[in-house]
Amino acid sequence: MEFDTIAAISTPSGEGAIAIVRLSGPEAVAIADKLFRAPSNKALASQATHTIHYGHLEDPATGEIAEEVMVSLMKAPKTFTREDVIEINCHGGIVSVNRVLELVLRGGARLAEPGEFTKRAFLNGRIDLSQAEAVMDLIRAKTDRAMDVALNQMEGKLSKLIGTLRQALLESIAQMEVNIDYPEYDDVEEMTRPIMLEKSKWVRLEIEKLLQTSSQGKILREGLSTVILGRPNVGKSSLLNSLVQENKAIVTEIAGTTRDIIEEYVNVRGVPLRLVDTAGIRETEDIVERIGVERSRKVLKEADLILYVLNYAEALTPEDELLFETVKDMDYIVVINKTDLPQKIDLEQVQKLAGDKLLVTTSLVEEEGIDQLEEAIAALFFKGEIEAGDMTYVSNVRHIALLHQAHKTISDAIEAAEMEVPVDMIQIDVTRTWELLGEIIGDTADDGLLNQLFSQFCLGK
Ligand SMILES: Nc1nc2c(c(=O)[nH]1)N(C=O)[C@@H](CNc1ccc(C(=O)N[C@@H](CCC(=O)O)C(=O)O)cc1)CN2
Ligand SMILES: Nc1nc2c(ncn2[C@@H]2O[C@H](COP(=O)(O)OP(=O)(O)OP(=O)(O)O)[C@@H](O)[C@H]2O)c(=O)[nH]1
Ligand SMILES: [K+]
Repeated sequence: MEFDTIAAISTPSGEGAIAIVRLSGPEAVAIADKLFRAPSNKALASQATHTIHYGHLEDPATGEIAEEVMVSLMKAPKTFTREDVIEINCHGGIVSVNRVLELVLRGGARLAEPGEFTKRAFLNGRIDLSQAEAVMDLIRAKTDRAMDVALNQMEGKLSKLIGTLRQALLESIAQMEVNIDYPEYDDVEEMTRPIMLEKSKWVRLEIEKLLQTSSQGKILREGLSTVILGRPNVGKSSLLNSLVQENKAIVTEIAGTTRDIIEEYVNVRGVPLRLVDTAGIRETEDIVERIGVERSRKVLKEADLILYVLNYAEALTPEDELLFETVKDMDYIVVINKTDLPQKIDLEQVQKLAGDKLLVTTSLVEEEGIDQLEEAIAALFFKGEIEAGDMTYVSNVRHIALLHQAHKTISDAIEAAEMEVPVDMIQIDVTRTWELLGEIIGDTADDGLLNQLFSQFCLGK
């Protein structure tokens, strides 16, 4: 495929030591040569691929030196996009990097859309869609483990597995094809069903295994949305502060949503906790009123984890009991705080209300119990399995939705085969499964989907 030449700033906006303007496309080298002067006066076009060159950029309009740069020259096809790629390494000031971008745009490049470099890597066949999506996940990863999951997917582990499953389905489709073409041979039909059933059941099992990793994968990718709940003065803010102090917090701003959300992540033993709107919930003093507020209730309902804080030095109140009622169907851990003070709480009563949920006691002023709490959080969601660094996790909601659909269609096919439904009917479901799995890797994806996916990328990626 032949495209125009795109350019963008590929480093974060703001001041840095160095910034990179990247170009990709058939004119990338020619555009760079219009601007670039090396001490040797040699044109980049005459240089070997994958070399870097010191020199200056000159503004062709004025002939004046605009920047001191290092230019990386990477000629197609062994590049990130499989096209000619030029990277101009300039001084990291805002004015400097924008001046370089302006020069290359005046030189004939077009400003890239978000994700367009990665999109080209996809369209030019270097990576498939799930690998491209992993590139984005990599940027957004909040913990080492989330990063490993994304890297693993970017290297193509998921793609390879999906490819194997589709191959099995294809073989089964081919066998059914023979059957449909030669309906007069009963022995073909006798062979077809067992082959189809065996392969389909194996595919279904593999889909199930993948789906089993999805809740963990999703947590790694998106963080565990966590709400700290409890009556006034029990120590919610103190708990939040302890978690943030012990684990470096990452604050991200998600632009482009209806309102810009600020999220705070803390990395608890590899589990990214996304502390959701806790400020909002902490704002109102009257707890009953607080739960009554529609928004707070929604935040609560959408939480993956509730840290429910009680005061060790006070007897349970009706409010506390009401809160137990509110969270009863959710994943929560009871944090009984202020154990440095004399006990007034009835622990047996608490355990009765909490059922099989875990109780952890803390004294946040004395910094006690936080370790146990963190262990409880990690155990609750990962049950020790998360160490497996090279496991293939499905973490992307789009992939999960497609796997659920594929599970349904392959189950329909299996059921139909067992009920001796005519083969051409079964083939429709098997083929649909093959298509659905293909959408994960972008084999059967339409333009609208592609545009939507890549538009979520960062500029310059
Ligand atoms: N300066 C710079 N650093 C960067 C990137 C970049 O684009 N520029 N990357 C951007 O994300 C990442 C590196 N990712 C890359 C992935 C593939 C290829 C690439 O050229 N692949 C070719 C050739 C591989 C080979 O030489 O064997 C290929 O797969 O065909 C380059 C970078 C991180 N660091
Ligand atoms: N003795 C003792 N005091 C604590 C402990 N944890 C928190 N406190 C104190 O309890 C008070 C309330 O703590 P916060 O963390 O503000 O409680 P909160 O639940 O956020 O309070 P609201 O914002 O009013 O809902 C503060 O004076 C804390 O210093 C503890 O483990 N032991
Ligand atoms: K407070």
